[in-house]
Amino acid sequence: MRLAGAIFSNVTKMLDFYSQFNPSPLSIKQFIDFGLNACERKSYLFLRKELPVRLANIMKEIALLPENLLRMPSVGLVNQWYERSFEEIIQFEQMEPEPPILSSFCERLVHIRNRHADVVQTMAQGVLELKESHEVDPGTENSIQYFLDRFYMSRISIRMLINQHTLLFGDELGPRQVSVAGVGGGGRHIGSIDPACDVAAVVRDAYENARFLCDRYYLASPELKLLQDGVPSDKPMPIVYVPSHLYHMLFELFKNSMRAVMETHEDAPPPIVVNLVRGQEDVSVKLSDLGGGIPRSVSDLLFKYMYSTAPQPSKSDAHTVPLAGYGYGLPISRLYARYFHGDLLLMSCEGYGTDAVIYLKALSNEANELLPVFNRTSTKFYKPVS
Ligand SMILES: O=C(O)CCCOc1c(F)cc(-c2c(C(=O)NCc3ccc(C(=O)O)cc3)noc2-c2cc(Cl)c(O)cc2O)cc1F
Repeated sequence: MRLAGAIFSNVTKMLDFYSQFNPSPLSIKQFIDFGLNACERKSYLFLRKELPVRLANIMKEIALLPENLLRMPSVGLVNQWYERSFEEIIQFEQMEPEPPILSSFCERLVHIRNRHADVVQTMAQGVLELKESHEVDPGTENSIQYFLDRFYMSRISIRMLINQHTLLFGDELGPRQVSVAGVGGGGRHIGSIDPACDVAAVVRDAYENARFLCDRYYLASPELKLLQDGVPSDKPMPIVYVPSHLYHMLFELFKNSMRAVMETHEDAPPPIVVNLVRGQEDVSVKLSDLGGGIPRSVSDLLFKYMYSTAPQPSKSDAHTVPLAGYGYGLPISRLYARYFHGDLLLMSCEGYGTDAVIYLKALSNEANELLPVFNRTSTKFYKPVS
């Protein structure tokens, strides 16, 4: 067999091997407990198996995509990135965790993370190529929605594992932290997790950045009213969470609320009210605006990848934010919320305004990763019932 053929068949064999294992979900508590006395050797031994398992599980689903989509150039490119990264990680299967191997593993993870930086927009480009070249029937649209939710959730989880390892053990951030002290933010982070992430502070941060864009485009912006349990409050609300995930969700929701409010109020825009509540199980973050709301038929569409895939506006008029969003901001924000068993819901009253709620798990031992598993059920979803 020619070398290329041999390599191909070997990767296929390895894909079959690793895809038979289910991914192992970790909770935020497990990430924290491991990070408090982090051992690079243990992390290496876990990741050199878990990363190929997670990659193989989603690569098997890519192979099941509707032919039309799979043949799109951009989808082929993403697939190649996954195959390359999978091959690069399984090289470590036989390597003992000696210091030079640990360092090259870390470097390889950084290299892989960079290779996959543009996966979201490249996949969106693939969906666009499909929309522009084929009639997409509802069944195909459902398969694409089902796949992309799982594909992006898988990607969030793989980047979480890579970020934890490279932040805890990589030398990206200057000399390694001898103590447990994390990086930035008062030196207490465990990798990308802040054990005392102040929800109120992240709300303010996301609001100020969205407001900057709003002021630039509308020359005005709604005020923020921040409540806790329904009454104005400046108190912190600490939770154990990944600040960058929470920021991503809030920034997206603030942009949407500001757009709705400014499009429906020439002057004196009403404030956006944010109410934080910590319950026994859930921490709820509700954004309420008086932006006129949307009909239910439209709010469903906002989570559809096919609907929100439109040609990228030219960079010159990048300020024009079309209603038919071209970003995947909302569906991916909902995935970030669901990733640790939370959720993101839209409740709009057409003609009045919109409430958007982010639910987070109040207890870190209940904040488990929600991971897609490749199995007969998922296969059935793709193959039309014969
Ligand atoms: O992905 C992106 O980049 C942005 C993608 C997203 O872009 C949107 C956007 F920011 C804001 C709205 C919008 C409108 C609106 O626009 N109402 C006027 C109209 C009423 C009816 C219809 C209709 O029947 O078609 C259309 C618009 N009203 O409330 C919201 C609204 C939406 C969300 Cl998700 C939110 O968290 C808060 C909100 O206040 C719709 C968007 F779609």
